[in-house]
Amino acid sequence: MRVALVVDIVRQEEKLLVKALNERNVPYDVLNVAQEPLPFNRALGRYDVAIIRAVSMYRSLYAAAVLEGAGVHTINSTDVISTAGDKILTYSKLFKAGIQIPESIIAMSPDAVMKAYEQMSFPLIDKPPIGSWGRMVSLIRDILEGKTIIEHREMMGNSALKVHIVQEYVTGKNRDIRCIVMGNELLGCYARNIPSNEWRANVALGGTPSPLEIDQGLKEITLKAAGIVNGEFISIDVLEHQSRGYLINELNDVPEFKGFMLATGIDVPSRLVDYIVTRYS
Ligand SMILES: Nc1ncnc2c1ncn2[C@@H]1O[C@H](COP(=O)(O)OP(=O)(O)OP(=O)(O)O)[C@@H](O)[C@H]1O
Repeated sequence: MRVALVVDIVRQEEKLLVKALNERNVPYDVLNVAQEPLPFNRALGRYDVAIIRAVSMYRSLYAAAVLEGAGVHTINSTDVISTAGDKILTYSKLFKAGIQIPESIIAMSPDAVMKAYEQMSFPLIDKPPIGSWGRMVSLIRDILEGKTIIEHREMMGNSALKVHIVQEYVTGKNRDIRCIVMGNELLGCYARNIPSNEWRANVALGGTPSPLEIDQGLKEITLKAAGIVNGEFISIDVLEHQSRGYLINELNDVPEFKGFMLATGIDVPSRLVDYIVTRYS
């Protein structure tokens, strides 16, 4: 078998994937789409599997599309990336399937956002449908802060960033939970604890990873959420609501796993390469 590892930058995680491929003697090529063009060419069919790891959602999406065109199995697929890469499209599928999400109102103009703020009481969260690492995810305490956010978002060049997900502020245990599902298996979960000078748990913003015991409810909701979008290797961001319990905040189709490995001790790249070899060679 031959594997393509699609990247746009090589982070620690991609280095660990390369190491795991080498250790198992799996032939592979690193395709850096930030440097090399991708032709629609049947020759790409020499790869059995492509692991899609570009940080940019659009690079991941389009690289997967070109490779799928040549008959390559991509992890994840274009379908998964296009859904998980957009929080509104993700919520649509989860909500339809009866999976709990934070209460959310979608608003697509400044007037509509003002109405959405009125309908959702303060403090509330406002975030765009695309983005990562907590960027532009805003905690809004009153209408004045809300007006500032609306103004700033109207200045954005990308139309998707002018769309607002107005959402209930889910507070509970000062943490969020991140889980990884591989195939039909829940690989593990860990907690990301919110630092004292933040309200978000992103590791990039100072959130600290710690181990977490997985109960039946967490296992069920994460496997169900991954199954709904057909995620093959996907990370799931879970919030804990004081009365409603676990809510799915979002799905990530290019899972980061540094913090996960630190907190759980699970060797994600080795498990992924084993999974690919067992399933696709
Ligand atoms: N409705 C909410 N209630 C409480 N906290 C929230 C809510 N939405 C987001 N957060 C906090 O903000 C963080 C970033 O939000 P979110 O995961 O939606 O954005 P992101 O930019 O896609 O982040 P990531 O790169 O971690 O996937 C979450 O991990 C969580 O700690």
